[in-house]
Amino acid sequence: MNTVVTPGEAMDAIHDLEGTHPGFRALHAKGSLYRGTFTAGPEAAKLSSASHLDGRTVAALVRFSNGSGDPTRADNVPHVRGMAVKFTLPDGKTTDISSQTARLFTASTPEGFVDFLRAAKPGLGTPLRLAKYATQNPALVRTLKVNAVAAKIPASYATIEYHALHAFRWSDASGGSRFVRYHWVPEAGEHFISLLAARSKGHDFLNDDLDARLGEAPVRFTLQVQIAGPDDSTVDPSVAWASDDRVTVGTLEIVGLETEREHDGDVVVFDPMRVTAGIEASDDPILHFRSLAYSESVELRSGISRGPDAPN
Ligand code: HEM
Repeated sequence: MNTVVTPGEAMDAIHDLEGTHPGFRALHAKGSLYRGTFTAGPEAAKLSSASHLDGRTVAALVRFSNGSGDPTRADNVPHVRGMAVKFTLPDGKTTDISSQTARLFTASTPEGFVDFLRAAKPGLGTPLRLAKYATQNPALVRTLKVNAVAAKIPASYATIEYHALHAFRWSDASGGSRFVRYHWVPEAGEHFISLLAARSKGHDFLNDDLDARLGEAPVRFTLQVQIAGPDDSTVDPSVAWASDDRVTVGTLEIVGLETEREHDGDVVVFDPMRVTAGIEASDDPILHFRSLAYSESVELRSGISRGPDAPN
């Protein structure tokens, strides 16, 4: 890949900003795994021949997380939240969708994101560095308004939309193809709480809330794909798409905590580049860079070098 920033430099910038927390993910360090199923609706197979989209119910592993690299970060302060989903395919392999509450990415390139991390490092010079960054990186200013939602505190992990931001090419069995972006839409609707109300909430209230909800009933999200229009960028996750052509392609049903994984050396990695036949990664450089940066993080947190056989 032709890039001037290396995954190692990205990790250094992340550690400089968020601290080093051995054994944890470099970002989205605080999170919990849940189990459930995904069932595609009839529209899915018309758009992609991927085997988890043919209408049968497949197992799903879901991780909700706080975007910070600090595993002790409280839930009741603003931050981006993550929702990563791993689908088990009928042949036993897996494919992933990694999404977050921001509606657009803050940078157009890996270099831009690493520069942003460096500029955001807290200190006396931060406001000046961020102002300089903003003048050189129009993506930050362009995305501020639309991303305001990610700075709000959700009432629950189950009451906010998550967006995968990158474009993927979906190919159907008849040879047709189109680029799509993924959106997870909560069945419960979007609900937020004020900063004042959040103060009286507990440190881990988002996990506590989800566990309480799951004690009562499954939590559901629908998967929507937004189909690219002719002028929509398939390589820049910081640019909104003009297309409002959205199709609901399936339902994720989360039923409870996953207690078996991530013990005794088991390593779970949600990698947006882990696609399957019928789905292809676009040429978005950030999408490709993420896979390399995640491998660095995985090696640091688990000692495992992913190589060609990425852990599931
Ligand atoms: C160049 C840009 C990015 C860099 C350098 C980066 C870096 C990282 C790293 C190092 C991790 C920890 C991985 C692990 O140890 O398994 C992570 C996790 C995560 N990132 Fe990113 N990221 C980037 C862009 C994005 C984007 C665009 C999204 C959303 C669309 C995203 C969503 C997530 C989520 C949801 C997780 C947590 C996954 C889990 O629960 O295991 N990231 N990121």
